[in-house]
Amino acid sequence: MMLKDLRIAVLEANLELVKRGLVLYTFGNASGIDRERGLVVIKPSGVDYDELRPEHMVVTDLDGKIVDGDLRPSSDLDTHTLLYREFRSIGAVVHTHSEYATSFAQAGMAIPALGTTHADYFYGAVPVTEPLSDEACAGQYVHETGVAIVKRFREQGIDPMAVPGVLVAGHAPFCWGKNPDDAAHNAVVLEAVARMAYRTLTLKATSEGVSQALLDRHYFRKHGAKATYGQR
Ligand SMILES: O=C(CO)[C@@H](O)[C@H](O)COP(=O)(O)O
Repeated sequence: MMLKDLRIAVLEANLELVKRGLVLYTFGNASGIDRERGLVVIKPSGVDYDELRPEHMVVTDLDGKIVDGDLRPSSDLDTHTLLYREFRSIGAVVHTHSEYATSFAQAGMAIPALGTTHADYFYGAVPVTEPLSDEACAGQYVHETGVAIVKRFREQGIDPMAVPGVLVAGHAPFCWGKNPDDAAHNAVVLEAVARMAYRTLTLKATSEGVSQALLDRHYFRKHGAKATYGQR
């Protein structure tokens, strides 16, 4: 079985989504990439998580062509492969329909950085894409989802490794990381900070963020590297 270790890591990331209550039934998906071989391992489409095994994972190239696997790859494959092509530093992608992050996505609202918990993981607001056009919705929706994500990060000058997640307007969140475990971890934290932001906004009815100094302190204390947000 090719890429056995990556298959197991992707399976474990998928199962973490279930364990943390981020997905129901067959919702959501996780993938990982072997950058040296240019191969992606992704969850098969529509398979119950309870039945998922490493041998069920589908291996594709970066254009989504199936290299190994008998099952259909996740219906979100084209979003995952586009993010791997455009965000060269990421090693895994996770998509969920987690409740609070999906609520922000459906409202077309970014998740503002309202506290240190957020700042520990996301260097600024978690952005939301533009709503996808009627043409995109009727056509290559999954590919256009990836296009909308990359467009948002490029136009706002956001480092994807400094903000490892996004809300797709009208849909739900995508997260990423250096490996499948990291991407799943970011998806769990994204849902937690979305829930806290929702409750904070309900209490305070304001979306002013933390000070830049607090954002810098907490983010750089954990991640060290200089990140960018909104800087050309
Ligand atoms: O976003 C969606 C559907 O809206 C998908 O992510 C499904 O939730 C999971 O599809 P498969 O990965 O099983 O094809």
